[in-house]
Amino acid sequence: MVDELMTLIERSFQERILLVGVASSGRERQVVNDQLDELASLVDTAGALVVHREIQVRDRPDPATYIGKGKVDELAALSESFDVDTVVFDDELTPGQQRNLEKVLGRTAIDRTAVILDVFAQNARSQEGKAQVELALLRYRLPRLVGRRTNLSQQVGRIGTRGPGETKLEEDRRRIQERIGQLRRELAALEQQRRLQRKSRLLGRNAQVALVGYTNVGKSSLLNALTGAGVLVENRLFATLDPRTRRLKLPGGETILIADTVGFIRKLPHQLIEAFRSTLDAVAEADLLLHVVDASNPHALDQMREVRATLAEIGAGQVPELVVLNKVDLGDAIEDLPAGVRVSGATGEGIERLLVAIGDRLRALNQVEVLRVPFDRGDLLAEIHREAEVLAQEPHDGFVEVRIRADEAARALLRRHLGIHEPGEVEDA
Ligand SMILES: Nc1nc2c(ncn2[C@@H]2O[C@H](COP(=O)(O)OP(=O)(O)OP(=O)(O)O)[C@@H](O)[C@H]2O)c(=O)[nH]1
Ligand SMILES: [Mg+2]
Repeated sequence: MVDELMTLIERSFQERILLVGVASSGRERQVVNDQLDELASLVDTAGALVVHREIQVRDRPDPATYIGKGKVDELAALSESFDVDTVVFDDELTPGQQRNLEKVLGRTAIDRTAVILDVFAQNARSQEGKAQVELALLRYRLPRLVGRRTNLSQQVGRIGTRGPGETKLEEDRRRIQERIGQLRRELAALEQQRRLQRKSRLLGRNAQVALVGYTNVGKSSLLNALTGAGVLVENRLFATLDPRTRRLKLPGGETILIADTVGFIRKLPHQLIEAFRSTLDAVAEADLLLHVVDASNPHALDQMREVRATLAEIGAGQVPELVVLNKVDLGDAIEDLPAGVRVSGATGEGIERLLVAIGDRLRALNQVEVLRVPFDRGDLLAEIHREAEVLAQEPHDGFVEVRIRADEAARALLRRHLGIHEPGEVEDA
């Protein structure tokens, strides 16, 4: 696709950036200031330079300009004196707010979503990662096409393909919509492939474990420490956009599949969540999540909350979770960290313990149990086949003995339906 559409922050020179946040009360100012720190690191990752930041205290956003009219004028003056190229707002701007702001400010106004999309666009490497990011970007672009100063068809270099009676804007919209359709088809085909691969893995019955967590907490480092995978580790946000899955042998002898994932962040743009759906589905289908937390980060608890909110949004809220407190070599930043396995991906401390803990959790999740189903309960037998993996089935006098493997929730459900109150004969999977 056209570079101009894939880039929201200029790379040909270092853009000078003014950050703007809104606090709903004076008390909230510090929280917003911390959020601007994170926005600043996103802008830095995008290669631009933050020259100033402003926080307005205001109980609700102005529908026309997001911040108050007087404040916009003030920002325009500040932008002049700091020689600012782009003003970045910490919250999502509507297309209308963005246009109004740009008019008064006389320069580009973008939001946090745009910066995240931009960073993703720069980091995507694989075919699927690139297609996902492009789709997210175009969806963000489409409602904001009006009033763009640049001429898309000149960029594309295909002037003259405009349909009869079609305006410039209509033509741009049509092209983007066509491209969106094409990308969706491409991604659907890739997803189909992925699903087949996943199915064959499931048939192999290796447990699936996914590393999840806030961006930059050390997920990829842990994948390396656990498996010696040698995947990309960088002290930057969203280093991983093309997650890898590795095979790993646990101390108990069982083999599992462990997957790295894209890092989460506060206000992860919904366009990205949609576009990365197929990648994130693997998280929702995992048997166990390793929720990696940067124990040295003073905002670790907020980050955990954001991660859990995003997990719920992608349908992974119910997947069992093992908390992994990483970067313990740097010391704990706060006292009230939750319980978890303490490790360091950097020094290797605690990695053996983590391997043991993963095995323990998986065994607790997936146990083999023997159930006795009366002959006249064919409905229950069918349910057992739906809910659990049936290892063996043997008819006896008046009942069928079924050996199943399932997680605790499924086994409890089946016991309830069978009118059994105590777990039957249970053994490790
Ligand atoms: N001191 C210390 N640094 C670590 C540890 N684990 C990771 N890091 C550093 O933290 C930074 C981020 O590590 P990554 O493994 O890339 O983090 P990630 O969670 O995969 O990040 P994204 O893919 O960008 O979301 C790198 O600079 C790592 O070297 C650790 O245990 N201790
Ligand atoms: Mg990573």
